[in-house]
Amino acid sequence: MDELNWGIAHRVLMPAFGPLSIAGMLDEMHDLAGLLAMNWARHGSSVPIMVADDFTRLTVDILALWPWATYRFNSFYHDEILPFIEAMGSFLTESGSRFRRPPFTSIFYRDSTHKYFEDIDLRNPTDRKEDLLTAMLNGTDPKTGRKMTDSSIIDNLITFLIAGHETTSGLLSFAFHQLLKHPEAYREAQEEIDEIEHIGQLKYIAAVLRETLRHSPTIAQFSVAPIQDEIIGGRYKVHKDQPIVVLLVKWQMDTTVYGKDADQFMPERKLDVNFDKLNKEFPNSWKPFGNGSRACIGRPFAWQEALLVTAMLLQNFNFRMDDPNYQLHIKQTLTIKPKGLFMRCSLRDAPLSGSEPRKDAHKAGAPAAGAAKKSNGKPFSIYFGSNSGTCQSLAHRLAQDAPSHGFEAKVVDPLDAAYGSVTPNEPVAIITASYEDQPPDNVGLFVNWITSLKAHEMEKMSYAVFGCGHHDWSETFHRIPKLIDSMLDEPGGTRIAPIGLSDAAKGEMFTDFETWEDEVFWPAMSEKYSIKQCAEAEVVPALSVEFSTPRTSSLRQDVREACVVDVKTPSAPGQPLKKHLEIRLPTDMTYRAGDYLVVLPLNLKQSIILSAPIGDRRTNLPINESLSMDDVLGAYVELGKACYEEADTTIQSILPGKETLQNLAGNDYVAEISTQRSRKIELSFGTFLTPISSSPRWNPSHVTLTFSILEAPSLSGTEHRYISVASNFLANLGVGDRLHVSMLAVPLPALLRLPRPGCGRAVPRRYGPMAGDGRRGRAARIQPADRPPGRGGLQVRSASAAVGERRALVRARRPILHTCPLMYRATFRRLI
Ligand code: HEM
Ligand SMILES: Cc1cc2nc3c(=O)[nH]c(=O)nc-3n(C[C@H](O)[C@H](O)[C@H](O)COP(=O)(O)O)c2cc1C
Repeated sequence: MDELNWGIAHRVLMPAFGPLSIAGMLDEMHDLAGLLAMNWARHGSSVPIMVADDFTRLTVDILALWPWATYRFNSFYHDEILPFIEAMGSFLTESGSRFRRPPFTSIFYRDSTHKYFEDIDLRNPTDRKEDLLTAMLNGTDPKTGRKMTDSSIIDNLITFLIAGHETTSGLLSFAFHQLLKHPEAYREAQEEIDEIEHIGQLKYIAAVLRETLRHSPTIAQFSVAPIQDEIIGGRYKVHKDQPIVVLLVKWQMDTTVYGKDADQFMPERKLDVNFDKLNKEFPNSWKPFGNGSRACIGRPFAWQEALLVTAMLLQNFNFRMDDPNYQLHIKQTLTIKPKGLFMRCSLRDAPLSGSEPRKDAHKAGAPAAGAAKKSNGKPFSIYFGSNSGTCQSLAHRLAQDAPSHGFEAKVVDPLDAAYGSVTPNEPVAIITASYEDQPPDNVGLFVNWITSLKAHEMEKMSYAVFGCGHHDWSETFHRIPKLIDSMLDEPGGTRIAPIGLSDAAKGEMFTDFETWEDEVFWPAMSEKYSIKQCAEAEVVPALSVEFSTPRTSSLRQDVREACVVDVKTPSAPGQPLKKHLEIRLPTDMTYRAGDYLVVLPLNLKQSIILSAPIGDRRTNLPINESLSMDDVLGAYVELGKACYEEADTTIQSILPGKETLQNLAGNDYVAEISTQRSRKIELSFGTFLTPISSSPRWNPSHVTLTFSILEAPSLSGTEHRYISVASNFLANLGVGDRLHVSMLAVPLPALLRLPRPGCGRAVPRRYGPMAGDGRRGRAARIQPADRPPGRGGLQVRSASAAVGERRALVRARRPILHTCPLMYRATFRRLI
């Protein structure tokens, strides 16, 4: 933009960026930030937040609320980023590329050029009546008395929209990344919000934002030009008007200004006094908003917005990194943003600011969406600290075992989710590792918090700790679990049970954990809370199933199920076919002469909604969604096996006994137990849906399956019909038929735990009556299909032979992963 037009535009726009105008926008900014907070609160801690995307939605919405504008983007009412914003994103990238391309090469970039102009066309989204554009059209420059030209208006509008949202959303995204990586700074920032009353008092958060902009200036470079020939620093000659690019990322990391630790994130150096001092000593050392008269006109707007949003979010939520191992990657358009950064949030105690206190307000670490709805046991919380997954998996194991001890895990969350508040009077189990003397990545905040607690502050907390470590780190062996165990004791916490510890070097972590669970933790919990442990036979269903009738609820017609009780064919042979049906109506439906009976031609498929106890990983079926029964049984559930761990108990009760089972386990690791045709097994539909699978390894590329068709008298007609459909599918397979199968790698040693002499338990309860050779095994999952199996698929041999045999397969409860963390991790990821 030339100097004259820039000057006119600058002066026309200036009043809108004055302090009064910006302050007047505080309420609207607050409302919109409230929408974002509501949105995050609604999704809860189970849904990862796409940090940069959500902040972009917010900053776009805020920008569009400029006092002159009447248009609301309402980005949070759309799942996808709005086309306008997407267009702006690709426009930005293309602008950057066009700038870098050599002149006269646009012919080679026709597609990009076409898209570039299409994106520009999208810039003015709807029928605004009075907005920023109108103001630019009518505004007059007080100095020259001139109006802005059309091309200047277009340039400014685009600059304004781009400069006004990308930058601030980038700043917010980087700031949250820094806070999550620096627990002390996070705590300090959150404490400040809890203490102050007005946004102007947010000194520390302001320092966080300044230091963020030093590390990650969202406009990473700008250019300046000398107004006369110059020699810079006594060494570099530059001519008048020669553009010089200021690379802010380097510029702001100058060690002469910031010292040897210039690359460290230290908000303290940007606290008001230090910041002023720095600006006096090195006036150009911090330039994220540009330079001179061309510097950012929107700085006060951005500053108010960023302060407000950061404060509101930290006030209402606890945050943690979705992937504690996330390494910062940059996405660059004209601005920079963190790429692939996800975080999770849970509401803090306080009601959402700007909203009424909610009756169902979650506490920190409240149950994730998808958690089991029913609560039968005494609630308790499980937190883990884990970088490579072992402690996380132990935490889920504990949750899974809880119901059979009369407890129910409300949450299974990283320990940082408990930062700042632990639900009083409810037991807490903590399972954590140590890394180089430090807490795992998702524990830093918590440890930092408890170090600051004073006497009696934890009086209402009861806890137990289990620690994983490795004796190679001899100096710091189990340091973090031990530290947490003793530190919670100091401010008055009650230790429910002595700490349990395991050494990864010995490779017995799951066994150590189970021993601690069975012999220390659960007995102590039962005693403290006077809760009786469930009898052996009382098993917890893997899934509960609710049958739903979507058509009844979605049609405004009372659709019910009637039954055909008689069919007659009154037509004589050779005449057109006639049918006479007698239909029995549902009991509370009556028919009078003249009534009109609506018959819907197709029976809609039965639907079900599955829910699972929290932390229970025995199923990978979609939870808490209405699913068509056909989809579930035809496309999601493995066929061939209808019983799993809960059914083990039932099967064992009708079989000769453990000893025989172990004998049967014999040389192969799959125990096949013949049941008689007449045996009936009580089996819930939820149990049926929990998959098992098995594959004797007689040949690496083939597998034989022996399966049973279980008769389950406890099931309703519909359930039974579906089970039969599922089972019969496999039963009716013939040579040449095709199946959908997939492979799940399971670490075999995990499956094959046999009772070891002198281990204290006759049969380790997890591993069931299996035998094996300790090599790696695979489990096949089989689903109906009309396509040939892909590479690595399984071939089913002589399945029909199995029909008459009616056998049940009994396998280990589920893959137990007690091998090295790395192997575990690879496997675990594939299993869930
Ligand atoms: C953290 C947030 C922001 C940062 C880091 C930032 C940074 C910058 C920088 C470095 C420039 C100068 C570019 C150059 O010299 O080439 C600039 C210019 C500009 N910014 Fe910002 N900006 C931010 C937020 C905003 C906001 C919220 C608005 C509008 C509401 C805005 C509107 C503008 C405009 C219109 C210009 C051009 C100014 C002119 O040429 O007179 N910026 N910004
Ligand atoms: C880089 C590294 C550092 C470790 N530092 C320690 C340590 O200081 N003290 C300790 O007891 N164990 C240490 N360990 C062992 C881990 O704590 C142990 O493997 C633990 O089971 C990991 O749990 P996780 O899989 O839940 O993260 C370290 C392991 C690694 C890979």
